[in-house]
Amino acid sequence: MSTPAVSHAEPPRLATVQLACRRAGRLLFQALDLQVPAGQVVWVRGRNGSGKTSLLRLAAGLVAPEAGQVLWGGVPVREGARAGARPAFVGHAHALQQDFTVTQALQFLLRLQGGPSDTATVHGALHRMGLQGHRETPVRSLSQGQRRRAALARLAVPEPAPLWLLDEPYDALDADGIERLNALLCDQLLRGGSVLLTSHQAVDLGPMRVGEIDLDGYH
Ligand SMILES: Nc1ncnc2c1ncn2[C@@H]1O[C@H](COP(=O)(O)OP(=O)(O)OP(=O)(O)O)[C@@H](O)[C@H]1O
Repeated sequence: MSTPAVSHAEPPRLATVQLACRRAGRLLFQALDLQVPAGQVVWVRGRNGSGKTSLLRLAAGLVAPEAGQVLWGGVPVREGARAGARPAFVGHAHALQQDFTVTQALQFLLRLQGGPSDTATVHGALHRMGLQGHRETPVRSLSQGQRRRAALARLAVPEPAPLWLLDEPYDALDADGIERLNALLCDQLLRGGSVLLTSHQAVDLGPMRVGEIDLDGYH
């Protein structure tokens, strides 16, 4: 097992405290205490409808919890957002503009993210995801797996966000795409970054330890 050099004195990048989520009148999970420290990936598992996507949206500060709290680096999400500490959130429905080319769509997302979005950065990220032959392809003409790669390319930049929230990132990826995503995840861990991700398949990062939480245990 490889353990990145991180300070354990710092608060976890992401924590939930007694978190509860209700959707359409149904309590999906409750009393969820979760921590994602620097240099760790945590895999959220659970049956269909258990609330994995809902948990990621709560963790991203996109919706309010039924009860409990979400903390980014030890501070409540609203405070963290004001201080500019937004995580990178790659939702299941990717946020790529259909009418843009792949280069334009990624550039747009990187600008929103607030990091570098110059052409060299964009082309480098697309190359990392194996999309160098699709720079000028309109997003609407991509296959599902290619769209997934393009959505994930926003993480393949020199200084990505320290916290990634990824909803079903393996969805539609072939073996090569899975390998490229796993390489991104390993790089993130080695630089002391943190990841919370959902997946219906086991997450295997070789010697890197992957934490796990099963939402089915929090009804
Ligand atoms: N916008 C919404 N309005 C009402 N109910 C919703 C909404 N979004 C999700 N739900 C409900 O919340 C429950 C959990 O959905 P969620 O997408 O979080 O589950 P999941 O664990 O990610 O599922 P899957 O494994 O199928 O992707 C489901 O019963 C779903 O119908």
